Amino acid sequence: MASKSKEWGRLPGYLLATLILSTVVLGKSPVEKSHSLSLVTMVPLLELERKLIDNLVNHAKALEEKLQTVRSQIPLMRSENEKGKLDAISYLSNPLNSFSLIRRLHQDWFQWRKFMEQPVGVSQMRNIDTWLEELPTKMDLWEACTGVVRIQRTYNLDLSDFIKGKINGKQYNSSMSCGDIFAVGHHLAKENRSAEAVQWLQEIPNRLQEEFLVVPKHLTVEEVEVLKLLAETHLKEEHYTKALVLLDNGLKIKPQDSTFLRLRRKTKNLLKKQPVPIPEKTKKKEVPVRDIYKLSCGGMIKKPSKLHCFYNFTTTAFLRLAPLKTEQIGLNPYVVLYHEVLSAREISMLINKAARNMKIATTYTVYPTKKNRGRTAKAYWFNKENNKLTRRITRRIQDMTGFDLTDSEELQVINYGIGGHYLTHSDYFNFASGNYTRKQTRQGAALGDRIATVLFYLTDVEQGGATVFVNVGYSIYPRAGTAIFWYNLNSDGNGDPLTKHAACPVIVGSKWVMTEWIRERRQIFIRPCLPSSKGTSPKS
Ligand SMILES: O=C(O)CCC(=O)C(=O)O
Ligand SMILES: [Fe+2]
Repeated sequence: MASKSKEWGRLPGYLLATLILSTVVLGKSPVEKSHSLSLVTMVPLLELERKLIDNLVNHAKALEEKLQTVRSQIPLMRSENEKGKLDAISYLSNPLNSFSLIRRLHQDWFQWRKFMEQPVGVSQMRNIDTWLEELPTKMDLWEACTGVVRIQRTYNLDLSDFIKGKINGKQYNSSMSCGDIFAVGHHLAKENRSAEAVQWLQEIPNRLQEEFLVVPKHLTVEEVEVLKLLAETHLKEEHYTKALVLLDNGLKIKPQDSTFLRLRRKTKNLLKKQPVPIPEKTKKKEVPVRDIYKLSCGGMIKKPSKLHCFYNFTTTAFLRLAPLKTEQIGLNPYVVLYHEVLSAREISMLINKAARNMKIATTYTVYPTKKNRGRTAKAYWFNKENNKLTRRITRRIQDMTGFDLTDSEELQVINYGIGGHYLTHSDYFNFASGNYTRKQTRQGAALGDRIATVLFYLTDVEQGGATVFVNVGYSIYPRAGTAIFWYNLNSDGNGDPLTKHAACPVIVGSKWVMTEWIRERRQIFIRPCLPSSKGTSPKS
């Protein structure tokens, strides 16, 4: 959290002077598929699951009806049959009884056979078929697994606690089932991340027995499947003795299973070739990645001190009436946090409009290949001049920055998905650097580079989701209504590598932000290029 020790006097905040709000006309356009990249686009999935449950209820009703018919008829049939049990001839001597027996056996039991044959649930099955399109895809599951793993890895969360829903010391009312854990373990094994796969998969066996009591057979993970995958991943990790134990356990359940038999032979051979086994503990490969991104997101990098808060009265004339509550985050690079720059109403209007139109957020430098997303979020672009709300926000950005926004980019509203993040990047292009090869460069270059960024936070995030400046250790935690501002370019016009930043994975919460990237060309007289000077505050 931005330092709490910094305080303001009693002057009114910026929002007190903002103008009366106008309504935004909400448009509708199809929402792009791919669920797990934005929590908001997952909301319909909850609805869908509700429909599926109702459908299952109808199936249960149909089953109950059928069962009820059978149950109600059995006593009647049995009592008729038992009438002839003591003295069969006497019973059959009554023609009504003997006739009825013949007829029943000739006709009724064929009807019962037909009745048994009739499937229950055909219409419910058809319903499911019509909803298949809306169900999450393999890719969605892949992304969700990646997100969960990212959260656990980035923050070094204790895996067993995490599975039980205890996150950073807080117990949530949720936990992972064996099916959930197996899906993540399987995903990691497929991705050749066997050390991590082992960690996840070995959490399953102890939990399975308990789960067998409550989860129906067709939904539980089969013990043999877990043993097989765990043995395979141990083998990849060269944990031969562990693999052998698992394979033997598997063979106790399925003695003829060809995979178990083959893997066992292979393991035995490998063990023979390794006469002096290296103690498995000493060759442990799983070393936490100590990259700067992880350290920053985990809050392990020292923050700068000796900063203060102040009221900005000067960037534009309007600020004399409505100064901005400004908190310095750092001086080199210069980053400030503005408090109370968006109202709750404005935020909800922005989110409502964006939520209906989200598209996968791409980056200029990283193409969104299916399995390599440096950015896992969905976005919506607002035309700055489109309506009163966006025009008002644009004026506010002018007040915050002193810049001319005429040619600057549209406002981009972003929502992050499961473990959603944005890896370390810089917002500037450095068009002139020669490394820049994108097609749109010519048009983009005409507007100039991204001289500065304003990043609005539209929501608080319960855990995770900080914006971190990885080279200088600034961490800014999202708080609804605040915004950070920084210059991407040094005064000589070159990109400032100290502004490299990342969005840490969201752990718990739905993170919404809005960015405004300000282009350079229009600022030629506002912030002229100078040979070299850094760390100056907005035009004052
Ligand atoms: O969401 C964040 O915290 C940062 C977003 C960002 O850096 C970007 O959109 O360029
Ligand atoms: Fe950025």
